[in-house]
Amino acid sequence: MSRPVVLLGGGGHARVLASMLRRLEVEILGVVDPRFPVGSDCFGVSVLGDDSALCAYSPKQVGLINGIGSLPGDSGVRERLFCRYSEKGYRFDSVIDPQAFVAAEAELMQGVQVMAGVIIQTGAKIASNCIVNSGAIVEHDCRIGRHVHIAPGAVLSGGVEVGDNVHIGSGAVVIQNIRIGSGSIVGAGGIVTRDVGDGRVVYPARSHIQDRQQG
Ligand SMILES: CC(=O)SCCNC(=O)CCNC(=O)[C@H](O)C(C)(C)COP(=O)(O)OP(=O)(O)OC[C@H]1O[C@@H](n2cnc3c(N)ncnc32)[C@H](O)[C@@H]1OP(=O)(O)O
Repeated sequence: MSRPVVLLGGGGHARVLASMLRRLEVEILGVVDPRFPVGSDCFGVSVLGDDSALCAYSPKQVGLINGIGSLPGDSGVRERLFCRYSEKGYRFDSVIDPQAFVAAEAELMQGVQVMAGVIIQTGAKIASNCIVNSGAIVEHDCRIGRHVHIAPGAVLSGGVEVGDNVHIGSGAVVIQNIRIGSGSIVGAGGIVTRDVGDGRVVYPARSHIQDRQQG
């Protein structure tokens, strides 16, 4: 990544990325986020303005970092921005935290974000615009579709296939060779032992909370 980058979004996910980019010694030209005044400070990075501010930079001058997070049921801004700016010729850089392990034989497509503590094993293929969040494990030969969020601490065992636009919740565990269909959600803490079709939600068992005195 020799050219500077512009960070899209100024929320929590962008903040983690900014911290990582600093450790990678990547120059951040600024943050694009319509919610903040031009020139204001966003976690130590100057706000350039709304999307129109990006027009000042050609796709050759800057790389883009998608700082929009992704949660089940959100409005899909992360995917829309990725598609809109890719069509205009901009490139979304992939970023790998220095504290992550990515096997040399794993394949990461454009704009994949690998956060601290992640392990991605040999033969894994991760399509564009995915987030592999802090401490997640993607085992050997997994196939992950586009715009997928593997949330913190989730574990995908060997040979798991995940469709596009899937959310794997924090701490979820998917056993080996399972297929998870496009648009599905695996709830935080879920354990998946059977294939999941398209557009399904896996609800894990609820925790039971009671007063300590009731023992
Ligand atoms: C860096 C970051 O922070 S990245 C963000 C990481 N966050 C995640 O991965 C969160 C993933 N999301 C979830 O797990 C969600 O709770 C979902 C998608 C499974 C369910 O969302 P919704 O359909 O909106 O469920 P809702 O919040 O209305 O809860 C419905 C019921 O399911 C229960 N429930 C919801 N999620 C879970 C869960 N993960 N495990 C067990 N029970 C759950 C709720 O307690 C509630 O129970 P109740 O009816 O007895 O009150």
